[in-house]
Amino acid sequence: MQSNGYQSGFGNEFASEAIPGVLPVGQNSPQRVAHGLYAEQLSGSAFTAPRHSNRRSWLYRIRPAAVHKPFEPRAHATFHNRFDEAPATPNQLRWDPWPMPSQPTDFVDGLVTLAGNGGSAEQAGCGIHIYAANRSMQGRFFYDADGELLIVPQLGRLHIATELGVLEVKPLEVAVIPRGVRFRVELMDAEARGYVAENFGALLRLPDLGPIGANSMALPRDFLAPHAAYEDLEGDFELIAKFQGALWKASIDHSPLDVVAWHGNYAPYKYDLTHFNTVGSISVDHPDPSIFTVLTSPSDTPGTANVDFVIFPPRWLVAEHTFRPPYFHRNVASEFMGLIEGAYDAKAGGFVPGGASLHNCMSGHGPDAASFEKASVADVSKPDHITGTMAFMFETRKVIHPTKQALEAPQLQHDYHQCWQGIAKHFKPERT
Ligand SMILES: O=C(O)Cc1cc(O)ccc1O
Ligand SMILES: [Fe+2]
Repeated sequence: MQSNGYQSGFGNEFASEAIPGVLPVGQNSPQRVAHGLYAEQLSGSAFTAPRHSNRRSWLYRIRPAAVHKPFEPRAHATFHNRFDEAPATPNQLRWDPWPMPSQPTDFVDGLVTLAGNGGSAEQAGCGIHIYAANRSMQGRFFYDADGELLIVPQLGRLHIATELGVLEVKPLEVAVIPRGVRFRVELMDAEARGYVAENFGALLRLPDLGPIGANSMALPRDFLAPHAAYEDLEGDFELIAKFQGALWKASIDHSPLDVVAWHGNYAPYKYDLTHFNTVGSISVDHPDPSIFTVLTSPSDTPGTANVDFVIFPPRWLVAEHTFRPPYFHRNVASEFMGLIEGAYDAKAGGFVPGGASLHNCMSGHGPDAASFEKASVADVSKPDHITGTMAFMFETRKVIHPTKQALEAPQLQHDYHQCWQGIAKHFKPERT
């Protein structure tokens, strides 16, 4: 399936036809759809959700999604939502990059759950996963009924063929696959690795801008949805579903990526993180990282996100007589971080691309000793240009539980706490 460009705008009412004239006019479900297609609605919000948050699309397809054999459980050794296998820890945690697979492994098989909270049954929280793959999904399609998937590539480009068309993403871009949308991930390079947030809660949306005004941060028009693209394929295929924390499989005798035209506002999308318009302090002090929120899944408590996706892109630091890197802090929210490229300004070493860190509710963290010493004597009469870097954070209101496999993995850095042990006592009561 070829990518044929994109439609722009966050959550827009899109309309796209791979064959002109398929979309019905003035109605959604005509008695007979053009070319013998079937009409099918895909609802991503309650039928009665308020209009501003109501998300659904109408798909015009070769066969309805109902046509497949029964599902049966399918094992997956590393991808799940069991967040209660190990006690949640207040320790600061950090991992080396996940290794690339030695056996042929596709996107679904290459998923490893590192952490998470909540679950699909409670419709809140998120799963946090890594994928590491070295081959395309072949004869196999996947959908996640538990949540939408925010895919953050760190290595290698992905060609994501979905029911609604193709998204191609590379590191420094992200893709969101809505809950329920069937897709196949093809690798465009020999290997691919990245992070996935599986959002069980309210759909990701753009944060409010408040006093910032009508612009800045992530601009709605930079979010791109695919055009309709379909394949008319028959064969012996497998449909894998993630449902209530576990995988299921069904045989299907055709490609489910058979949507010839669609319209609506429930669609996959991608976003280029380098388009993010950073806003920061032009006087003093280091602002809270909420100014770097790309997407947020709100909870029922105003201003308290189920999960925020926050990035730390290249930018200028100009704050005067200020400690410029991230401050020391403790947070009621829990912070999982990853690094796409470069170095992070709070860590002189040890946090590397493809790696991860977790600082849970009220666990003290901040710059390591080396970063503190450097920044506390740096010349802050001149701007600093932070370049060639892209870190990100999945920040959640609920404690993030690392999985057993993440705690037992050789990638876990047992000496992570050492990065703060060299923090010197500088206190001298007689000094001003
Ligand atoms: O812990 C971190 O590195 C993330 C972070 C960055 C920042 O600029 C301010 C607060 C914060 O939690
Ligand atoms: Fe933090």
